[in-house]
Amino acid sequence: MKTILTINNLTKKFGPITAVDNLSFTIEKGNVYGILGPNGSGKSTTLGMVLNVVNKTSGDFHWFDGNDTTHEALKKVGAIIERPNFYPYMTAAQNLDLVCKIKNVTDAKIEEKLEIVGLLDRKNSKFQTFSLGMKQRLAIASALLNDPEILILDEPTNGLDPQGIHQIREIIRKIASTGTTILLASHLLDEVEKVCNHVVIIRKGVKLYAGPVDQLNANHGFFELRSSNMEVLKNALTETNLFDSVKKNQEDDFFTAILTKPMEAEELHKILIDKGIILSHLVKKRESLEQQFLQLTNQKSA
Ligand SMILES: Nc1ncnc2c1ncn2[C@@H]1O[C@H](COP(=O)(O)OP(=O)(O)OP(=O)(O)O)[C@@H](O)[C@H]1O
Repeated sequence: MKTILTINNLTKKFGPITAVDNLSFTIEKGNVYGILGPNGSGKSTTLGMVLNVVNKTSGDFHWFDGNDTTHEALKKVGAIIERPNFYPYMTAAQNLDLVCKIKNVTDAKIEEKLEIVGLLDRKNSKFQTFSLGMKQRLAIASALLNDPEILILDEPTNGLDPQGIHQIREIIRKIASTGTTILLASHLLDEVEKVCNHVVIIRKGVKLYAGPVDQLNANHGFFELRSSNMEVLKNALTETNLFDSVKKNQEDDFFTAILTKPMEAEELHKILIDKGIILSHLVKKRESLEQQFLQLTNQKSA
């Protein structure tokens, strides 16, 4: 698989603040990546460094096979990292025409890109008449004019109403389906879950997880169990080798046993009955992706 971007131990300090801390990950062609983290976690700074608008403090990154200078490589990248800014008195098409001249690409692409973002019928409307969602869509069209290998978006749905958010997410999916790699920064788990297939979760500049979105949720759940003899129950559960940990919180009167492989409650119930253990409480639970995300971002304090 072709690698689009490689980041190794990238670090950015602003005085005493370490905005990005030894961050490493790679972006492979054809995937949709989300950089997910709470406000101030270093997402924009990371994008700024790889786009050469923020100077790195240490570490390294390179685009594609690393043979081009970053300046050359960035010609194959489309990015929107600031609020879209076009000339208000010019139409959508005129604004894109100007971008074509600046980027030195043919204006033949203008209508095609306006079509992708659903603005072809508004090509002759002035930018100042556009809603925020339309402005954002025009910015996406503009970033696509040079047929980039990767499209980078920083919080693409910020400030939009639900319909505007839906439109942008649909457009991102459409662009991804044509094989364009996408990297988007978001503080919304829901957005990353809906749009991305890979995620890099960061908090205070530190990577907490990098991998497929579905593997983040690939846990097998856990059981809550209680019996009249908790000691015997604990030993029996441990003997099964089915669990990562069998723990009792101080405030709970039941064990929480985290599964290492799939198992239904009925199956475990039968195993325990065969061992002569009668349960007074047995519930199977599974953490939602949101709970896991919150746990991940809360548990490691810097
Ligand atoms: N130019 C700057 N000077 C000083 N500190 C900065 C600068 N830019 C960012 N920071 C700090 O670096 C940290 C990371 O900020 P960054 O904007 O990268 O986070 P973010 O995850 O993109 O957050 P948000 O979603 O709020 O934009 C924050 O503590 C921020 O205050």
